[in-house]
Amino acid sequence: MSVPLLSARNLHKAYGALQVTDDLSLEIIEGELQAIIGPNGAGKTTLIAQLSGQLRPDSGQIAYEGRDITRLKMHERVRLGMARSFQITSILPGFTMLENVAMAVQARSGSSFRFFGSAARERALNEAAMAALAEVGLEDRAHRIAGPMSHGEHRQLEIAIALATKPRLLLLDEPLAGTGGEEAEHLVALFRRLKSRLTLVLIEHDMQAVFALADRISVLVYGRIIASGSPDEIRRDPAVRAAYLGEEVA
Ligand SMILES: Nc1ncnc2c1ncn2[C@@H]1O[C@H](COP(=O)(O)OP(=O)(O)OP(=O)(O)O)[C@@H](O)[C@H]1O
Repeated sequence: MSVPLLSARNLHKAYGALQVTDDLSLEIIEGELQAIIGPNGAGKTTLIAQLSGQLRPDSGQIAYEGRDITRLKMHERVRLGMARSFQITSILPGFTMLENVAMAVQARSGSSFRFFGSAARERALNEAAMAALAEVGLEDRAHRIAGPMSHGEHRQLEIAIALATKPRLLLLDEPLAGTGGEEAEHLVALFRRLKSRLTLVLIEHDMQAVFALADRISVLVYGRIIASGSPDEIRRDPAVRAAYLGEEVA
């Protein structure tokens, strides 16, 4: 069997007495969209933070293409092709959409543009930023100030920021939170497009979107994965229904 793009083995993370990640193992296969669902406080954001390098696990290993990356910092993982969008907005409201993407790319990828002189660096950053804005459908608003844009546009901008680092693997933490109607539909269509060329990990409470998009769903409860399978398998799983989904998705 081929090596998973990303794998976690026996991860543990506690906040004081609270075990938030409890002997958790999972595999992300290249090309799939794997959703991670679970009740509030199950440890989904904490898991993404460990996978992306924002948070160090207490024990356990994380591997990318079979290489141990447990001790790599976030920007080092970005350079390997991993990117994360944030649940809490990280946008600078006084700057344009383009400046937001360009600055975030520079900050998140560390010194990956260091080989360029300053003018060429700025051009390379702007090109990467503009391409990412085009991909999420914000090209025409690139020079608008980010602050007054809508919540849905901020969400698109955050995804553009992650895409501008040219990832192979994109970790999305509740990208639909606070959106609805057309905005949400727009984002779901974007994830469908991204799915054809990227590996995606999606944390999301919107079950309609999750079941429409996911190739595989893992269910996290109290820091443990209690089930992992196709949307149909998860929908039918009695343990999942008892612990989380109830009858609503059935
Ligand atoms: N820095 C922290 N210090 C102490 N406790 C924390 C910290 N961060 C998270 N927790 C706690 O860890 C648990 C898991 O939080 P986490 O945000 O990972 O859950 P989640 O599944 O993403 O929840 P939600 O769906 O509500 O976003 C929660 O009980 C939370 O209160």
